[in-house]
Amino acid sequence: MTEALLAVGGLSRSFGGLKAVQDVSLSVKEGSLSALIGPNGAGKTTLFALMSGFLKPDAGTVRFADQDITGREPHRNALLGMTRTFQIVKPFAAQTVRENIAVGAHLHLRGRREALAHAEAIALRVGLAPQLDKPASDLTVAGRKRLELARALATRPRLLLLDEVLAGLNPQEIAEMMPVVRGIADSGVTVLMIEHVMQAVMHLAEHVWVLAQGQLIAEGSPAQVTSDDKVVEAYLGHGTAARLRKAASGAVE
Ligand SMILES: Nc1ncnc2c1ncn2[C@@H]1O[C@H](COP(=O)(O)OP(=O)(O)OP(=O)(O)O)[C@@H](O)[C@H]1O
Repeated sequence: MTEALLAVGGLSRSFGGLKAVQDVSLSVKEGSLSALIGPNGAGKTTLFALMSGFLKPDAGTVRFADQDITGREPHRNALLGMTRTFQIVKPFAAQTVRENIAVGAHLHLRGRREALAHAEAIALRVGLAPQLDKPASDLTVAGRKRLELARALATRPRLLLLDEVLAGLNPQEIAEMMPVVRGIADSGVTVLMIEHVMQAVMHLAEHVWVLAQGQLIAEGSPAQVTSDDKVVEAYLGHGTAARLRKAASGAVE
């Protein structure tokens, strides 16, 4: 059986009276590509922040790569191999794409030349090679999303937490980005993605967790969770759920 690379147990966090994450337990298998879905405000980003050390939990534990990392700072977790991306992408606008990616590479590489060379290799993986020497401010939204992915990849993660890398992209850009995410997972990086684009969840994820009002309400394969009544009520709605099931079964409308 494949070992869990990340395991959280009984994780909770409140903001004042708001229970943003309540008693969440889940484990992410090494080598898997899985998804965390749920309505706006469900607690998904808060859960990522608790996993990666950007927030401290009120209760519960986080284990990563066989170590208890509960409450440990993000940069120490990154050194251990856990890196997250952010929903709002903020590159260093005046610097080139290459220099931006090298920022991530500096986690493990001291030398500037080495980091810049590593940046070039990463750019190839995410389709940014033609833009390497352009300022990051020249990138489109889709390009910035790729850059965010590249900066995270440059830290050489074992686990990549992707926070809505497809948000704000048009259907064609989504279709172009999906193989990039798949390619990252195929290269051996474990991926957990927060995603609202259900088409991507259905095509990419082997396992899905569903969060609503801070609590896990379902988990399973994409087909299982999209036919779960609780998920349909809390998140998808009947129309979307029916369309997803139809698409998954290959039926022609
Ligand atoms: N730093 C904070 N201080 C106070 N409340 C917060 C803070 N961060 C998140 N919240 C609240 O916690 C709840 C969960 O927010 P979170 O961003 O984790 O949800 P989400 O599932 O990621 O939503 P979305 O899909 O819209 O990104 C929301 O009600 C949010 O307003």
